[in-house]
Amino acid sequence: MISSATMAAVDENAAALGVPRKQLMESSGNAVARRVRELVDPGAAVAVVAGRGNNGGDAFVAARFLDDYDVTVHLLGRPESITTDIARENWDALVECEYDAREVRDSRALDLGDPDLVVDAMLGTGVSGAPRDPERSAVEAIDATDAVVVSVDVPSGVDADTGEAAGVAVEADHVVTFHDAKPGLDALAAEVTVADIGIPPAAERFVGPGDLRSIRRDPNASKGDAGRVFVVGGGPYTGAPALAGQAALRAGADLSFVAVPESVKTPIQAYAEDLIVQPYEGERLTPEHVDDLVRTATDHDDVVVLGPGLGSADETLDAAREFLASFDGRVVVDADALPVVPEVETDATLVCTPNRNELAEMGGPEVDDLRDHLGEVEGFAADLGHVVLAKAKDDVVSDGERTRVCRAGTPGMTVGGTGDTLAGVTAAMLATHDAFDAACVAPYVNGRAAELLEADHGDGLLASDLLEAIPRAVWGERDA
Ligand SMILES: NC(=O)C1=CN([C@@H]2O[C@H](COP(=O)(O)OP(=O)(O)OC[C@H]3O[C@@H](n4cnc5c(N)ncnc54)[C@H](O)[C@@H]3O)[C@@H](O)[C@H]2O)[C@@H](O)CC1
Ligand SMILES: [K+]
Repeated sequence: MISSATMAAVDENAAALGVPRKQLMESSGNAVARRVRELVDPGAAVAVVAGRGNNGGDAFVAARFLDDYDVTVHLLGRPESITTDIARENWDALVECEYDAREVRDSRALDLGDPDLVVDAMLGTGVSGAPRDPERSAVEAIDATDAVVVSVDVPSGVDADTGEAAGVAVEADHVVTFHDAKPGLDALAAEVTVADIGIPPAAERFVGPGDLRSIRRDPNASKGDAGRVFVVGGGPYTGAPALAGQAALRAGADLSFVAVPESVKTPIQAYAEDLIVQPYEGERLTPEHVDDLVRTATDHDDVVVLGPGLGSADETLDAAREFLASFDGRVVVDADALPVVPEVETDATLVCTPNRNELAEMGGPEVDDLRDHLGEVEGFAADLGHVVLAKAKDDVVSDGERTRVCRAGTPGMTVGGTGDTLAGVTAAMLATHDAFDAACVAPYVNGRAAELLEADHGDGLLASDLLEAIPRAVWGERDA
């Protein structure tokens, strides 16, 4: 099963891997034509009713694979109003090659004749709301025929994610959907075929640019909606919590609080005026601070980053244990706090971000190349009961059931502090994504930021350089 949003991400990832959308459209159209052949004999009258998006584009391709049928293509609207280049190119090809391709300027002018089969390619996953004219009238016209109806991807008017129709919808006999089953097709009376359109498994396995689609700002959001991040770190080290807090802001969090020992408050505040420093007494985190920290994080529904720069004094690790045992919100656990995770029962949602050594210390696989041991990382995440983002040249992310790989990054990232920026980005993502998706997209953002800087910085990259590039990695120019 795949949602429309994931499908769109996978499709963009496939293009980035060298399998462009137009190629997928060719396979989709071919698959629709194959289904038509199975259902009616050569010579049969086939009416293709196409909308102006890629759903229609799939059907323009199908028409080219049905030369031994009596095919008429009806485009609902003017060719200039076709919304994508690839659909328009396929329409233009029909016209140039003198297929029977007609423009329907007025929905009342749609004349389907008496076809044996109708290909419904008006609205696919790009539908929003109830079908409007000319699609609305065309739905009624299709439902009024006695023809066999084959819908492309999803019956027009039906939401592929929910199966619900906001208004009229095509009553399909058959649906040819692509790549994977869609949740909304399950309950329909139609017979559903899933066509393999050549999307490589790598487009799903490797985190790619399509995954950035999940990061959106709600234009009506108010301060705090994009997340408050609360870094619990610092003491022996000061740079780590400051990097994590700033990276969270750069990746879209609205506010970044950093809870640190009084003794290091001044240097940490001096790093960045954007951080809100909340000091607690002493020189390091100890169990007596935990109640206050849990209360603050709980009251504000903060995403916590626990670990950066905390050090590994016994009483600090006791405090980390107690924090996790009594907090039930979302936490990115990094660095010094990682070894306590296997020892605690917690109701919190954790994303653990170990490097290879920390992974081994937690009881995970001790291997050189995590990519060769995906099953072991998955098994470890399953035993741990938390999402694991195992950092290496190629990061491996698993929730115990799903496992993905992130290949973004540069050799320069071995410099200290890039794990701290990753922890901060992960927290920002955890504010707006579920734990697994946050853990997948965050290393892609962090790694892509380094890639954007590679030409200028090479192996002289600093973690603090990443801060400036993170927004570009998230919101910079991308393919449509
Ligand atoms: N995403 C993918 O990975 C793939 C998508 N493919 C095809 O692309 C389709 C999605 O294409 P698009 O995103 O271009 O969208 P659609 O072709 O589903 O619909 C978009 C068009 O419909 C119009 N529209 C939206 N809501 C409407 C409404 N309520 N009433 C009337 N018109 C409305 C839009 O203005 C736009 O012109 C899929 O359903 C599938 O058929 C395939 O080619 C294979 C791969
Ligand atoms: K359709």
